This record gives sequence, structure tokens and C-alpha cells, in this order.
Amino acid sequence: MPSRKFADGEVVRGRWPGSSLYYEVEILSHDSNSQLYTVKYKDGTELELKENDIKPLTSFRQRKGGSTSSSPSRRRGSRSRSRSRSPGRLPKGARRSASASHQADIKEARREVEVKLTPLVLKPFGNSISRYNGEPEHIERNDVPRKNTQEKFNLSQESSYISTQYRLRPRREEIRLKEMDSKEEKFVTKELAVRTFEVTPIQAKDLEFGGVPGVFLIMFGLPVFLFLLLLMCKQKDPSLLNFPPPLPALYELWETRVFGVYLLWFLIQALFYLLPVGKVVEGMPLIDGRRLKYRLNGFYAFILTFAVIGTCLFQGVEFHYVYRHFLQFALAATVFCVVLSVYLYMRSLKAPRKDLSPASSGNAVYDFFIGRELNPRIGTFDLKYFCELRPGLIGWVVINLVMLLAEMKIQSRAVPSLAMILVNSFQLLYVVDALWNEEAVLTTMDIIHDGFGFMLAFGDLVWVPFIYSFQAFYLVSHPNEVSWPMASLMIVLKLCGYIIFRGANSQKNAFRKNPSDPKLSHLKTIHTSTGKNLLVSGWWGFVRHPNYLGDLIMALAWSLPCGFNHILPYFYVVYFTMLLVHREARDEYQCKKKYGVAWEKYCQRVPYRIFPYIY
Ligand SMILES: NC(=O)C1=CN([C@@H]2O[C@H](COP(=O)(O)OP(=O)(O)OC[C@H]3O[C@@H](n4cnc5c(N)ncnc54)[C@H](OP(=O)(O)O)[C@@H]3O)[C@@H](O)[C@H]2O)C=CC1
Ligand SMILES: CC(C)=CCC[C@@H](C)[C@H]1CC=C2C3=C(CC[C@@]21C)[C@@]1(C)CC[C@H](O)C(C)(C)[C@@H]1CC3
Repeated sequence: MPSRKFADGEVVRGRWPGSSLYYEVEILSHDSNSQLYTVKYKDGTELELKENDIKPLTSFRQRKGGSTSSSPSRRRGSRSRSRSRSPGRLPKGARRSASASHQADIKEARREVEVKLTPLVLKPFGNSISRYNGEPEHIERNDVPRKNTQEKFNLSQESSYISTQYRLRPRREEIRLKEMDSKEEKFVTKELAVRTFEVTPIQAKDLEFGGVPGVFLIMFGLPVFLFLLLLMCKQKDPSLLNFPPPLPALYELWETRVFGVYLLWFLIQALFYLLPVGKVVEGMPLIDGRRLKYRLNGFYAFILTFAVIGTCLFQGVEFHYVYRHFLQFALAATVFCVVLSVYLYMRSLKAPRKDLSPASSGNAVYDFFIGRELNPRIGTFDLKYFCELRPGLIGWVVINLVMLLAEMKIQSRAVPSLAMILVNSFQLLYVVDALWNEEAVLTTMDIIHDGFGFMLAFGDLVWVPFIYSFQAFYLVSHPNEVSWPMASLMIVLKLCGYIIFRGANSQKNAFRKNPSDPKLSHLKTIHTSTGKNLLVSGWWGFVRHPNYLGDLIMALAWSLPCGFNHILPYFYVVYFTMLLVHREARDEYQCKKKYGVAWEKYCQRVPYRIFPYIY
């Protein structure tokens, strides 16, 4: 058995790929097959290194000065570049502030990303604020050995707010570069200061979702729409011709006991979230360079929840109560979400500017909707992260189970219908996948860009559990017989969607985590001058959002078991297409600003956004 020289947890010096510089790293693990060590730099970067590239600490004599700093991105240097998540604009807080303390924040943020390595000189603001990246990029295989491997790495990994660029240079160039850097630094500082302290008028900001009137309409329209949809589904004939459905009196929809049960559910999930089990990971770097810590125990929470539910079923607890009071539960969740949104908005008024979301605008209505504070936390309890994956997502599976039991009861079945089993298992797979890959949620737009306000509170706590479970709700009162050959086709469709969805998400996450991952060496990439590269082959060379394509295929597979008698069960597919087309446009806008010409090259090479040869 091959021996290993370094133990897990040992602190050593690791060579930075492509250079002769060594930085302090911690050994995380060792793969006896590939003989590679996974090491972690102090800035959180994880890489795989050969044994030859690792030296014990003792083999280095301590030198004075910054050269012993722990990782490239921590080192201080002659030039740095701090950048907002979207290079086209600084985060809102930074732009609006005029206070001295905020100036200090910005300076601090800038200091955090400075590097000692001789930097790569770019045109001032190349690929930065409001400008396209002028750097010529080229496409290359991911395994081609490079002189400047550093370009392959983004030190702050997936940092959307701050990225640092550098390239190792021969010493004789250093002085000249330093001069150029200091000139550029002055320019950058001046420009940053101007941009930071100007007060952006609200009209000058591109507000998404149709601006203030748009979000106003969404906030009132969506809850009304939700109740109309559920009421339509309760009708014997849920044809669109039977619209509007008979409306119940408002007082019939409110039941304090139901609200109590909802609160209990929320608190139990909060309790599970606090359990000290599961890995703790760091999120994406924030504007000030901080990385928040998140505990990954969603999957444990799921197991525990179903252990409790199993016990309750065994004890004879009546889950039919949830079906009978389904609308009351939806109202309880909506009321809770409104209260939560008000709380989130109020507390955001006291939040320091550096904690505000880059999506917030300064307009009260818009910010109430999009969320003003990026990561509202009570102590270590992260409200947005918790709501994104726990009460709503796990609640959706519980509701599906309730519908399955209700179907058996109402239709006097000994076993659930095949249609119901298909819907339940397809969606169960989706939720389990989300919880199993919980860490991936930390790189979604919801976590790194949008604040926590009404949009996500309503989306997570009301829309997901009560709309995403719509197919199961529909099947309770509108049975549909599915033959086995049809079921097999639906399973194949679901699996195809899942393979694309998971393949694409995993490929991108692995690439962002470690761009030199040997498993990705066959993939082609485009350089961008942010230091991050773009995949242009594999799933991301097929269409520009392969994960959305997979998600939409799965959405169709969830609806098909409901048959073709009514359009209602297909509402989810229609809504989801609209959501993802809109989301794709939002992401495209951000990427164009971030990557400039490189992104345009990517678009030329991969012309379709979501649907090959269609869109
Ligand atoms: N069920 C539901 O209701 C919903 C599900 N989803 C799902 O959530 C998942 C996450 O979605 P979302 O957060 O919107 O976005 P993505 O996971 O698609 O992430 C988009 C980001 O990926 C990076 N990227 C884009 N192209 C490339 C490329 N070629 N190579 C490398 N990186 C690239 C860019 O960020 P950077 O370069 O900065 O890393 C871009 O901003 C998706 O699977 C989606 O289907 C989303 C919304 C709702
Ligand atoms: C106004 C309105 C209706 C907004 C609703 C949007 C939300 C429902 C969605 C926005 C992004 C979402 C994500 C998931 C669920 C739906 C919402 C909240 C997600 C948790 C589903 C499971 C996936 O695997 C995921 C973790 C990638 C995903 C993240 C985004």
C-alpha cells in the first residue's frame, strides 16, 4: 500500500500551481489512487496537490514581511482590484453611502483582496465597472498545462463581489509594473470613491420585475392567484370555463388552530436547523471579504422530520386534517410570510450598508419585495438560508404525502394510484437532491444577489409548498389512470431531466470549486479577465442554461401523470417556464457585465439559452 507523507489536518506549505511560491495550507484528505492531497489555503481555496508540491513548515525559514502570508489572496500588494458582484455597479450600500464609516468599510474590503504577487496589469477598469472586458480570451482545453496557472483560479472562488487578478511576473518587470499599478490604483480609488458616494437616484437603477408598479402587482396578485387556483382545483369540474370558482367568506379561511400548527411546524424545522450535526462550510465572499458560515444539515432535518411523521402516523395522528384545512394552511403561511417580511424590512433599516443586498434600490416598496438585507441573521441563525430549503421544501414533501393519504381515503383505495405514486416519487427525488446537495444553494442568485424580503419569503414558504404540490392536490379529487407503458415513458422523461439538471449543476459547482479538477480536464473553457473561466463544452457547451432545461423537463414529467383532461395541472410547467426564462435574462444581464467580451464569445459559441435550436 502506498504510504503518505502528510496526515489529514497537518499544516504545511503547498506550492501554488504553476509557480514556485509556497503558502500555508491544511491537508484535508489524501487520495491513495491518484496520490493527490486535497489541501485548503487560508482563503478557503481547495486544490489537489502532488506530494512533491508540499513541504513541511519546518523546511521554510521564516522571512520578514508579507511573503509568508497564508494564501495568495490574503497577501497585500502593490495593486489590487476590488469589484462589485456585477462589475457594472457597486452594491447598493456602497453606492449610496456617504458616511465615513462606510468609506472605512470600502477600504477594508479593498484591503482584504490585495495580493502581494506581482499583479497582472489590465486596462483600467477592463472588465470592470460598466465596461466590457477588453482582454482577448481564447478557448482551451481544461488540462493544457499553462505557464500562468493562476489565471485558472479565482482566488476568492466564485466571489461575486470581489475578485483579484494577478499573474506571476519576472522580477525585472516588477518596478515598472509597480509604477503602472500605483497610477492605476489612484485612478481606481478615485473612480471608486466617486461611484461609492454618489447618491443614485432610484430611476437610474434598473429595477427588475417591472419596477415599483410591477412588484406591487406581484405582491397582491400572487396570493390572490394562489387561492383562486386552489379553489378552482377543489371544483368537481376544474375547467377554465368554470372560472371564477365560488369564493368562501374570508373568516372561513382563517383558523387560529391551523396557524398554531403552522407555527409549530416552523419551530420544529428551526430546531432541526440548530442541531449541531453536519459540516459547516463558508459561503461566497461578501462585499467586505467576510464569508458567512453555514451548517449543512438539511438532509438530517429531512430524515428527522420523516421519523417524527412516521411515529405520528403509527400513533394514529390524523393527517387528513391538513387536507381538509388546506386553504386555511395556505392562508396561515401567507399571514406568517407577511409578518416575516415586515420584520425583515424593519430590521433592515438598522442594518449596516455593507449588509444590504445589491438588488435593493432605496425605494421602500421595491425593497420590501426584493429584500433589503442580504443575509439577515439572528446570531448564527440565517433566516434566508433556512427558509430557502427547510420549512417550504420539506413541507412540500409532507403535503404530497398528505395528498397521497387523502387520495386513498377519499377514493377508498387500498393503495395509492400509480399517478399519485409517480408524482410523489418524482418530487421526492427533487427535494432529496436539493437537500443532499445543500451546499450548491449557497451559489444561487437567491443567496448571493437577492435580499430576503417578500419575494423569497412568499416563494419559499407559500409558493413552493402550496403550488409545487398542486399535481398531488389535483389527483386527490381528479383521479387519472396511468398505464405502465405510459408510466415508463414518464419515468424516462423524469430521469432525462434529472440527469441534465444534476449533471449541469454538479459540473459547474465542481468547476467553480476547483477549476483544475482532473475529472473536468476534458472540458474546454474560455478565459475571462476576472480570473474566473467559463465552461464551453460539456453540459455548458450544449445550451447556456442546461440546468434550467433539465428542471423544465422534470416539471413536465411531474404534470403528465395528471393526464390531459384539464389544463390546471400544467400550470406549474407554464409558470416555471416563465420564471426560468425571466431568471435566465437576469443572469445573462449580470454575466454580460461581469465577463464582457468573453461572455459574448461564449454566446456566439453556445447560441441557445435554454432550449437547443429554439431559444
Ligand atoms: N424549482 C424552482 O422553483 C427553481 C429552481 N431553480 C434551479 O436552481 C438552480 C440554480 O439556478 P440559478 O441560481 O438561477 O443559476 P445557475 O446555477 O444557472 O447559475 C448561474 C451562474 O452560473 C455561472 N455560469 C454561467 N455560465 C457558466 C459557464 N458556462 N461556465 C461556468 N459558470 C457559468 C455564472 O456565475 P459565476 O460565473 O459568477 O459563477 C452564472 O451567474 C438551477 O438548477 C435552477 O434550475 C432556480 C429557480 C427556481
Ligand atoms: C414571486 C415568486 C413566485 C417567486 C418565487 C420564486 C421561488 C419560488 C423560487 C426562486 C428560487 C428558488 C429555488 C428553489 C425553490 C424555488 C425558489 C425559492 C430551489 C430551492 C428548489 C430546489 C433546487 O434544487 C434548488 C436548491 C436549486 C432551488 C434553488 C432556487
